[in-house]
Amino acid sequence: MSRTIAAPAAADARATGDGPAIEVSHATKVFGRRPRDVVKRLKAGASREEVRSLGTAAVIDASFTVAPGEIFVVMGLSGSGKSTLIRMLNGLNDTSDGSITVFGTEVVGLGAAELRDLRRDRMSMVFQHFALLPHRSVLDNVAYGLELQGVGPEERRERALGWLDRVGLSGWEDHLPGELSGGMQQRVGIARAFAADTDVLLMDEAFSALDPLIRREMQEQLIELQQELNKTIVFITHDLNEAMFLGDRIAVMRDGRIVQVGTPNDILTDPANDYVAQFVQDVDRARVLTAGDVMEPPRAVVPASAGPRTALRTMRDLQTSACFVTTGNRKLLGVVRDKDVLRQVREGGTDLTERLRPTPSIVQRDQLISELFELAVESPLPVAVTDEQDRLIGVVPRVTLLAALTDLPAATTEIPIIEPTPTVTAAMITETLAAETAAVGPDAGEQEEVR
Ligand SMILES: Nc1ncnc2c1ncn2[C@@H]1O[C@H](COP(=O)(O)OP(=O)(O)OP(=O)(O)O)[C@@H](O)[C@H]1O
Repeated sequence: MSRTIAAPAAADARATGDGPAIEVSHATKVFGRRPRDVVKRLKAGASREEVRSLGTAAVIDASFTVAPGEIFVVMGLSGSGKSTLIRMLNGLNDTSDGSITVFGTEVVGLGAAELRDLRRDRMSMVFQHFALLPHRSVLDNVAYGLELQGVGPEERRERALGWLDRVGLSGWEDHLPGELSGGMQQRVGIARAFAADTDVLLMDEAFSALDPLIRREMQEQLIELQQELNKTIVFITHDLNEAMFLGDRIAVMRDGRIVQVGTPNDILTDPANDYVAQFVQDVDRARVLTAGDVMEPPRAVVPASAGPRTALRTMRDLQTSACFVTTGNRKLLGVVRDKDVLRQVREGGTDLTERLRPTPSIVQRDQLISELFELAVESPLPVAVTDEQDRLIGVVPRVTLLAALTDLPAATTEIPIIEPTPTVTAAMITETLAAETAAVGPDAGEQEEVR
């Protein structure tokens, strides 16, 4: 899944400069009567437990940045401090120590009015239990943020209707939220947040109250919207599969501290400690790893200029029935089959491209491996991975796909690539090459290879 769609002009104009959208630096939040004392004790090395009698250190010394247009996921078990952290970003919780900036503006220490402005104009929030206004229509709920921003009634209505349409709720505008299912209510919440058109969206367990099918649908819809709108999103979840699916990067929290920040692949393949490693054990790897993560160097590949004899030798030596054919600079042209090339050599043909067939399955490096299974099953050759210039950069054999899913320990990951089995025997190829060699004279190295 690629998220490289350009930011729309409006978001571009507001995202100031190249700096981070959000920068959190050594931020700590203590609930209780003596937060300053607790901060001092924590800085001196006290643990969360040791200061418990003075207050609850919900977030301790958190530091990270979120880039404009990024989906940054904060995940951790219940009580690890996720909600507190996200609420510190928009000032719903004050910050006891440290700094938080949003597009360069310091949030810590802002007054109530300034915080209201921040929440209205720069950061919308989507809550787990929807937080819709029960006595207002669906339309008015979606338009609420715009109303606060002073947008006129006509434009409000138009924009809200547009958003309801985007989230599949056209026709529901005059209903009250209570008449909608949970999934539909959360769509209203999302439409409301997007309609407010703020640079940043904060989503606190936004899909956790939904049943699994609807939840999956909403995750996919969020990615779709994000590709188009390029918002900066901070998403809280305790579900690692959700984190892995949505996050460009993930921060893992434990007992108030951030224990690792990394891409889903970093977290999966290089967990910072046993705690993170335990989390990732149950991850649905097919929805996280991409073709680029698991691909292997292509072996059965010849440049077209090498000709049919080399192609035949390659297939014989690798004991495979097909090989990829590329240009000199590795642009993938197609595949050739052993029996076709054998016939071509016997007929004295020299242009390999005459026997080319289309490559059965080609994917890009960022394709999720969950999307490769069908291709791998249908194709006799490993799935080809190409770059933007159509160059062959790797292959994904079926065994590699299976190994990636089961997360075999390092000692057993040395898996032989199983190529499609030959349809003509090695002896037939050797014989053909030898016969042709006798007729046309040996080419370089040929004698050595004919055994
Ligand atoms: N208003 C509050 N007053 C006192 N303690 C609080 C308050 N809000 C949160 N806490 C405490 O702070 C810690 C972190 O809670 P927080 O809700 O941020 O965790 P969480 O990871 O979001 O958990 P969950 O997934 O259950 O919401 C917990 O120990 C919690 O009891």
